[in-house]
Amino acid sequence: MPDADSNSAPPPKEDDAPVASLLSRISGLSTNPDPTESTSTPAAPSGPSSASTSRPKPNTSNPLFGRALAGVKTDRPSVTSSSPSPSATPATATASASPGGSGTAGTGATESQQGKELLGNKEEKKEDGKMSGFGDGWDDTPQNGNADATQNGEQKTDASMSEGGLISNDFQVEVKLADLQADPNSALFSAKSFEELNLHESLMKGIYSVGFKKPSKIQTVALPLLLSNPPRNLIGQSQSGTGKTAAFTLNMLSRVDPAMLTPQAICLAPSRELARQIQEVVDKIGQFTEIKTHLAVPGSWSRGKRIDKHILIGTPGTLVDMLSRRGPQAIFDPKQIRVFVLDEADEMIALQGLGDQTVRIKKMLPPGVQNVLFSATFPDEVQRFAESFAPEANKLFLKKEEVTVKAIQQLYLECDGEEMKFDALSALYDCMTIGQSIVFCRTKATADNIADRLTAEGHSVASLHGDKDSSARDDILDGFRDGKTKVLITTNVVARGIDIQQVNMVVNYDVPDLGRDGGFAPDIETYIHRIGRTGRFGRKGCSVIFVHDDRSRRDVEYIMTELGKPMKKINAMNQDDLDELEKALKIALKGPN
Ligand SMILES: Nc1ncnc2c1ncn2[C@@H]1O[C@H](COP(=O)(O)OP(=O)(O)OP(=O)(O)O)[C@@H](O)[C@H]1O
Repeated sequence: MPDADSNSAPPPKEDDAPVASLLSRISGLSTNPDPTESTSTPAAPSGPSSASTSRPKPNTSNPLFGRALAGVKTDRPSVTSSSPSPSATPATATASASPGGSGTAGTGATESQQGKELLGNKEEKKEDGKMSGFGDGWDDTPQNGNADATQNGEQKTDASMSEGGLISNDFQVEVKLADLQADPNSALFSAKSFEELNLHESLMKGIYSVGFKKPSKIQTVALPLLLSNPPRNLIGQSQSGTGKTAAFTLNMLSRVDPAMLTPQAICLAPSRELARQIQEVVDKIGQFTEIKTHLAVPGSWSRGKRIDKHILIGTPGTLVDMLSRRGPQAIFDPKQIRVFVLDEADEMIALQGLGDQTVRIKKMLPPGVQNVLFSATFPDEVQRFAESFAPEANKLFLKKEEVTVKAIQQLYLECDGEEMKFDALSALYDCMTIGQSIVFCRTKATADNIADRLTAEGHSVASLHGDKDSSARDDILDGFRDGKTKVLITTNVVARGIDIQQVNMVVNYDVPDLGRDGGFAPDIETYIHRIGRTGRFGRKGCSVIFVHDDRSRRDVEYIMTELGKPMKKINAMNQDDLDELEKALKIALKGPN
């Protein structure tokens, strides 16, 4: 089993010194009169794109420069959540949840056709979201929570709690996860204890070893449905960062027979990075069982070598390759598969992308397999296809207004042209490195370009995208996960599923779009997943999307309307707005003053 635990990412190994020095420089200052000061002690280069050269003078003519962090304080007030996340009941179960339900899983002969019809009209979505005033997007009330709690429910994020994956750097706040888990309107609401979920003793040990005390709402509701017999399909939607992985992991671990040395469960994810992360979670929660996992990604298997592990976790292309070997060449016997999990299911069945492969794999599995589909997003048309993919499923869908995580402060930054976007990003660097940040770009070229330019300015960043080779991708993400790199410039390759709890800021450098096939219309689902890389399991987060022309302005308005959630507009050229940005970032990153 791998050593790393994605649920308990170790504290940043980088010296705390640069952070401490940054914090002491900005502590108590309301402004930074010297725009060059904030760049005078750059963080030690550590990322793959880091520079050790002295930092050239940046563009100080931009009003954003040197402003973003002035006035951020180092004091960490005690924060109690009094206004939890929005109602997030995943209880729109439209099928009976009775254990006696029939557990048939059809092969969906017309799936492919249906999917094409259903998925082709994404940009025709109705704008039916309601927007209230901008003030609604500026709820200063802290929404904290995290993954460990003391006996009396009090919770503290401090360095000594790093085992639970908690932030262990210099800007932690006290929080009360217990409050969130006691609130029926929170996505983390816990109606039951893990003890009441009838899990095997060895899995209970695994759960406690990763620091979970109580199940989240999706875990509480989905686990009894998943574990009931005969097995029944399940389609589950829950907000990003609410613990879907553990839900399907516990189901897989409960359903495979350790005595049978052959794959009995397959879990597919859209990226190598996510597959690796899921494997780590399964290995960690399953560490007190005899169950073993195999990562099914390119290069991880050899012809003629049968796999004797119980659970396969991988990407669809590799599974298709594996399953195409039959007879004496077979890598494993698909007839032994009992559980088929699709994480990020809406993406996995989207026929423009991975859906063809996913459907091909499903058709090679026995008809009685339990299909389990999870995602934070299920657009209407994909929902219908999911229902035919997993017939007679128990269904847990969110209402539209519940889909985004309220604890994520969403802002948009109005820039005067494309070039100002880069200056704004550069100015935000100090802010981005208080915790950790992910910057999403539309293309690999943009990601490389801005990573190079930030590096040339002396900033320490890493860039990650699909053109890098596998081991480089692994190293870059591991370095970011370990806190060695604080800013990751990337594409959609890590937009979904990646769980790094200390990420407290997401920058949408480019508005996510549906690409050429989708007429470059804004991609709401990708936006939701991108910003969901922060605000994990009750933590705070902040997202900033850049707008620089009429088109991006329209796109962001569309996203706001669709989500029914306003974002505060910040004008990069307006000093007052910049002050507000500082304030928003302070609130999002540090708690209220
Ligand atoms: N019951 C729990 N108690 C405490 N922490 C938990 C619990 N369940 C999950 N977590 C933690 O919450 C974080 C988010 O979980 P996870 O990655 O499964 O979210 P997700 O719902 O799959 O998100 P996404 O939609 O982004 O894929 C992880 O760090 C995980 O360890």
